[in-house]
Amino acid sequence: MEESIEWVEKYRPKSLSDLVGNKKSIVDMREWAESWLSGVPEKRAVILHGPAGVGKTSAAHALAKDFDWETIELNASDQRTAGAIERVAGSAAKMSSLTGTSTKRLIILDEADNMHGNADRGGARAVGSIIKTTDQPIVLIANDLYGLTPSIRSSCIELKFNSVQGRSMIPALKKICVEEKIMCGVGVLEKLADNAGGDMRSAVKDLQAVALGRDEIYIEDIATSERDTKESIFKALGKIFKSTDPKSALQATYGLDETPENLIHWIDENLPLQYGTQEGTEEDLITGYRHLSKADRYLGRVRKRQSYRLWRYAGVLMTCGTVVSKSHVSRGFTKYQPPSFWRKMGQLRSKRDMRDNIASRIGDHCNESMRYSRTDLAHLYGRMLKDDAYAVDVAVNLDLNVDEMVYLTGGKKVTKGIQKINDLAQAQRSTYGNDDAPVFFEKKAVKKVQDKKQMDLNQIMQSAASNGNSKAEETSKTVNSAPKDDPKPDQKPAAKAKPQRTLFDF
Ligand SMILES: Nc1ncnc2c1ncn2[C@@H]1O[C@H](COP(=O)(O)OP(=O)(O)OP(=O)(O)O)[C@@H](O)[C@H]1O
Repeated sequence: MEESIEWVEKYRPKSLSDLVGNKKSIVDMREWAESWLSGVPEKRAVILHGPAGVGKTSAAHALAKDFDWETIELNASDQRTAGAIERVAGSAAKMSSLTGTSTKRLIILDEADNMHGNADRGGARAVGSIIKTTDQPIVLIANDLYGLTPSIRSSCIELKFNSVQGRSMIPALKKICVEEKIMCGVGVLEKLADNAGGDMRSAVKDLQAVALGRDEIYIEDIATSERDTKESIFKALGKIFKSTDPKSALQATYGLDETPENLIHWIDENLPLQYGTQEGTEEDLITGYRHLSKADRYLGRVRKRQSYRLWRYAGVLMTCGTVVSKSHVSRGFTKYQPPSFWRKMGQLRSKRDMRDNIASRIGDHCNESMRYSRTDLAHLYGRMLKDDAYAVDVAVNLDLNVDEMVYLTGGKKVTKGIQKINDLAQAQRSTYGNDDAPVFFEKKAVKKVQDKKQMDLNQIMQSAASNGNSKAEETSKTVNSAPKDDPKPDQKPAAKAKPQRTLFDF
């Protein structure tokens, strides 16, 4: 029974001091946690980011244990819609602890870089606002830091977890062997650490696999179990692009955790890198893509007929076809890239989600359809956002965050101006509260009438009527700039007063 327990769980670090590697990030993380002991720190959340299996999740839980904090974890398998996050993390972030003591509650959000798409719609936004208001510490865990929105990143401390060095893994692996009463031959642990490529989880898993049913392990045992370990996609790509043996390339893909639907994107991305350089010929590239297009046809049939048996033909065409397309073998190192198509799709999807999200809020605000808001109104709001007179009102009424303001104004990154609007909007929200925000333009319109510096629509129309056929727009400007009928002599000269703009100035 004992054998069935996963060693990665059994030997998960219980304290920050049990973690190997990444000393600097662990010290910084502990310092951040200590800053919570004397109140709410400026940065209420940290992002632990880095490759898989290096101890990010373990560090978050170990921190909670070291500080005797409760934990609440939301991982990607949970439905991370805005509502769910606010329900779970939002209330956790505000409530006192379960036990009623003043113990903190550490909110752990795993795979935080994976919050776009339908399931997580609005999730990133909810996380952004919880981070700003929480009075409980939050740890976000991500493989790809750039999968998080700039506004989330700017409100967190970023702590990078690097791959664990082989020599740092060895003492931890040795400790496990002692606990499990396993005798290791010379070089066994070094080889396991080396094979893991910086991934401590893999090292522990490989050790368990090789030690299964034995109490002694030797270097030869690793060579056999190594064959059983999963091929990484990069090793498989190396076999496809650099070997001349179609069978071994095909076998390398069997151990992958990728479907042919994904594998074809990997090959498509890297084919020009390998065959399109000066080492390959144009002919190699053309033949390679010819085989890929045939493979793609089979994938289309799989989708259409839901006949997954056809995957094998697609797999053979894309791997063996690529192998046989090369006219000579390139020996140099090639840095393979993940499919840029996925990144673009992810960016497009999150942009589309943001666009629709904003359009629906504009629609609510104007009582218009989402479609009309998206096509005809969004750009007007964008223009108002660029105007100091309206920017804060727009941001408050549409409840915009900095990323949405960047999108609406057509910018590329968060500028100082947008940051300022955001700060003023935040201040206004905290004054009025979320449900009690001032009605759009109402405050300004009333103020303007009181100041007699601006005419409302009726006045403009009346004035236009009395002046014959002159344009209402011109009238508005004339009246704004020359308050001749101002009766108060002690008032400052009208010329010095900055004329306020109306909607008609656009
Ligand atoms: N730095 C480390 N020190 C000791 N053990 C580690 C370390 N990193 C990983 N492990 C082992 O690997 C297992 C998985 O680690 P963990 O889940 O913390 O990795 P992760 O970085 O969060 O990975 P992922 O990004 O895939 O979630 C742990 O239970 C532990 O057994």
